[in-house]
Amino acid sequence: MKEIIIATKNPGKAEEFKTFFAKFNIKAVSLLDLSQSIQDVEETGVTFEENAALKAEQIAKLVNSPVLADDSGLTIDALNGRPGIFSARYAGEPKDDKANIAKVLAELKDTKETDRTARFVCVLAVATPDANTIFKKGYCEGSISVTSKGSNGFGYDPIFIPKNYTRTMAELSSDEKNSISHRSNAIRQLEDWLENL
Ligand SMILES: O=c1[nH]c(=O)c2ncn([C@@H]3O[C@H](COP(=O)(O)OP(=O)(O)OP(=O)(O)O)[C@@H](O)[C@H]3O)c2[nH]1
Ligand SMILES: [Mg+2]
Repeated sequence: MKEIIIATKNPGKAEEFKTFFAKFNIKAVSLLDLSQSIQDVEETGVTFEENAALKAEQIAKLVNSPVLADDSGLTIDALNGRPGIFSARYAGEPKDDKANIAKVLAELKDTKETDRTARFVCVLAVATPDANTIFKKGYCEGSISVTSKGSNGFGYDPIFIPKNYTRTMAELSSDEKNSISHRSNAIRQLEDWLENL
């Protein structure tokens, strides 16, 4: 079976990539699966693209094979696009999904339902030892709920209601999330590349 390394230490993302890539008969190996411990890549970029490239290219150099990285986040219109590239650590170190959710809900407490529009963004970067890095970007439109609901998924899923849904992303099954998510929209654009891996 073909393999690709995913430059992530996020178990929620890793699980989603394993499910997507199984459909292409490709084994997705995350940094959590490797026996060697890999230092965190510093995400010093100012865009999703820059951070995705940093992760993919630094890990590709280490392993000398194609590496895919995902830099993603939530952009909320009423917060001028925050948390954006700072989504993972919005409430500070160490990374804490519950604290991030509490911070967002507190910041939106006076924002009415129609003004709570938001979208998830996912930028994928594929770095190969002998070619330029390629990028694909996917979105998922929606809005921020008033309370946190559901236990599937990760991150901000319990407060994100996808457009045309009444449930939060964390109340959807993983198949439902994977059919509409920002990550799946970006991965679909990689299909040709995956078929030739
Ligand atoms: O509810 C969510 N459903 C999703 O599908 C999703 N995708 C991204 N996010 C948020 O954005 C951060 C990414 O930041 P990020 O790209 O730097 O990843 P990370 O630091 O978690 O892991 P790594 O891949 O860098 O190792 C994550 O931690 C989450 O807070 C999501 N939240
Ligand atoms: Mg990160």
